[in-house]
Amino acid sequence: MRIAVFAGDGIGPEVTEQAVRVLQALEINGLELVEGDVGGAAYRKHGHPLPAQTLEIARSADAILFGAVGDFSLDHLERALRPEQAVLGLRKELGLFANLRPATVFKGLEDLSTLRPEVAGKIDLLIVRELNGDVYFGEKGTRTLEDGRRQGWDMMSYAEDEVRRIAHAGFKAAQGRRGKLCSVDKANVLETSQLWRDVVIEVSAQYPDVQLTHMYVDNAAMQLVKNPGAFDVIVTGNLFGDILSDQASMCVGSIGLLASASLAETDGAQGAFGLYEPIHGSAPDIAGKGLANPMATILSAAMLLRHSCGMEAEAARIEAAVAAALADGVKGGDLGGSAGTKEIGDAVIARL
Ligand SMILES: NC(=O)C1=CN([C@@H]2O[C@H](COP(=O)(O)OP(=O)(O)OC[C@H]3O[C@@H](n4cnc5c(N)ncnc54)[C@H](O)[C@@H]3O)[C@@H](O)[C@H]2O)C=CC1
Ligand SMILES: CC(C)CC(=O)C(=O)O
Ligand SMILES: [Mg+2]
Repeated sequence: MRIAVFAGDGIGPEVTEQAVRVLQALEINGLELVEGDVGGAAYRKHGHPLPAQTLEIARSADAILFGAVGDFSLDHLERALRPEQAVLGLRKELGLFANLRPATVFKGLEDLSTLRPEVAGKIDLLIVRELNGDVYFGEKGTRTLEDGRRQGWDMMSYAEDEVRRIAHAGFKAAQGRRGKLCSVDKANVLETSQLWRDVVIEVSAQYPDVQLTHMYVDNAAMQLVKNPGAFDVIVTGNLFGDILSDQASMCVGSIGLLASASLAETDGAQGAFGLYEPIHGSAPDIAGKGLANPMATILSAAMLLRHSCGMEAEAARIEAAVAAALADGVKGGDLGGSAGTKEIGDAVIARL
């Protein structure tokens, strides 16, 4: 297995280092790690956030472990050269349309959630976020109107085949869980969302064993705080999924805990190519200080072993070690504790 490791910017290298140490501690035979430059770091070195040689490494790998990209000091660059284009480009170029973002509360963290412990304790949900379309990839621009006002626009759109494939991913995920799928949209206002809803309903005919509901995104944001235990699988578009998953992270205690898998196929086949990354960004406010919680990246490495390597036992070992470290009170500043990035990595490795 050839794993590409793209650490990126800010806390990206710090958290990725710990996830790599965890992978190495498992002593898996034939696991080869190949590093590549992405984001602001790549722009500074090669003049592009996703250089051709990095894309080449990605294409030749069986899976990608990704840290984070983003560097506010490069915000003046034209959009195509900004660090974030590395992750957007990899998702698009590699056809990684299905982003799985599980949010489950760890035992002992119920009182660290922004929710009441009895509410937080019930959270066990999966956000299935579409990753190749929506307003992120539509035509965009800025212009000056005749009256001198500047205007910016970003085109939101989904084609029916794009909705169909993510709907299938959502239904299949629900079949493997509690059999409930909530499709989140804004069909009361957006044409894109009405098409989304129509297609999800059409696809639902093939999954009579899954209970399908629909919810507007504003209500979903509210229900995620009021009654998150009612959700099993949420399927939604790129923008809504981005926002709701950051929100879900605080419902289980911290953004430093949420892992993700981005897949090009979701038929449940093991050994599928994928990109695995924490849901957070480069966190410039704490970068370089050894304060970042690496658990989200370590848990992403577990998802990598599960989905791309078919190593369920090793994935479960990592998840159990993270859970044990948390149960033993190993907490970073994001969880009100004082453990540093390496200390958390050490604690997980000690419990593998
Ligand atoms: N996939 C990616 O590479 C992503 C990149 N970004 C980029 O990251 C940069 C920073 O964006 P922000 O909006 O500040 O979001 P962010 O997720 O980087 O940080 C938000 C807040 O959460 C904290 N935080 C994040 N991860 C943490 C961790 N592991 N441990 C402890 N605290 C953590 C940060 O310190 C900050 O206060 C931007 O350039 C943005 O575009 C943002 C999200 C995803
Ligand atoms: C560059 C952004 C679209 C990344 C992000 O916020 C995410 O995927 O959660
Ligand atoms: Mg995000």
